[in-house]
Amino acid sequence: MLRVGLTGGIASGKSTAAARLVELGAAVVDHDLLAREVLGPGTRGLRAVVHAFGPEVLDADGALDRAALAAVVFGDPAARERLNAVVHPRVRWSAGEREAELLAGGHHVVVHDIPLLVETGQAGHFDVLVVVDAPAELRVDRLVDGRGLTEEDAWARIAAQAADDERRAAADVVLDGSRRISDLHAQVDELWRGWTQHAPAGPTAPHPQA
Ligand SMILES: CC(C)(COP(=O)(O)OP(=O)(O)OC[C@H]1O[C@@H](n2cnc3c(N)ncnc32)[C@H](O)[C@@H]1O)[C@@H](O)C(=O)NCCC(=O)NCCS
Ligand SMILES: Nc1ncnc2c1ncn2[C@@H]1O[C@H](COP(=O)(O)OP(=O)(O)OP(=O)(O)O)[C@@H](O)[C@H]1O
Repeated sequence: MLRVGLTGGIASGKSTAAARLVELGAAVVDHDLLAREVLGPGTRGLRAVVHAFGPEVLDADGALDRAALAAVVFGDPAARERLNAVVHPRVRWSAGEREAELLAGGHHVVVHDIPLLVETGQAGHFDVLVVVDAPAELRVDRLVDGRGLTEEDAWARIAAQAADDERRAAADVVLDGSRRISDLHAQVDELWRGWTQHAPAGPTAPHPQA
């Protein structure tokens, strides 16, 4: 069994690397997705967020208005701490459950895709820590062009995360997310070969694609 932590600053290419790992046969636990689930309609997490931030962070259907909450928390470290205190323990619990299911299902390589892995003190929790790295200016361009954030909002999210050298210092492996996607795929493929050369990856692992 190999437990891998995968992280990187926003828009570094972390989810792109995770998607490639899935193609190769890894089981991936996506902590961004779990964070959405624990704030889903009718959850205790969502009730706790409304208690902390007021009904202004709900949309007309009573679901979380993500843009409204983002506008509050990325401009205010104390507010962000309050949100993190609601979301992070719930995500950690869900991730533990999900990992147990995957291991029981016969997966040998479980990758946790965690945006705030270093920030939340989880760097020592994995057998291997992989960091996807790309310059902040390039990541801002991706956020503005690809996700419609303003430049100011993009920099605010970057400022809410660990510095790039802090993440690199914690890494066992650094992948370069600043070149072409095919190049990032090639780096992931090589990593995967190293992990699975002598051991099976999981019950349904397909053959790596050329
Ligand atoms: C504030 C929210 C509602 C904004 O939602 P939105 O759809 O705009 O963004 P999304 O969830 O897709 O996150 C995109 C990226 O923003 C960054 N980000 C998200 N939350 C945080 C945070 N608390 N601190 C720093 N960066 C963050 C991450 O790089 C993440 O990959 C949402 O991000 C949220 O609930 N955040 C708190 C949970 C969290 O910390 N998630 C990330 C790790 S589990
Ligand atoms: N090597 C690359 N070259 C060009 N574009 C890339 C590369 N890697 C990722 N991208 C693009 O950059 C954007 C962000 O990539 P991705 O979603 O993988 O980042 P992320 O680190 O998971 O971001 P987040 O922290 O928001 O989850 C996407 O639109 C993706 O297609």
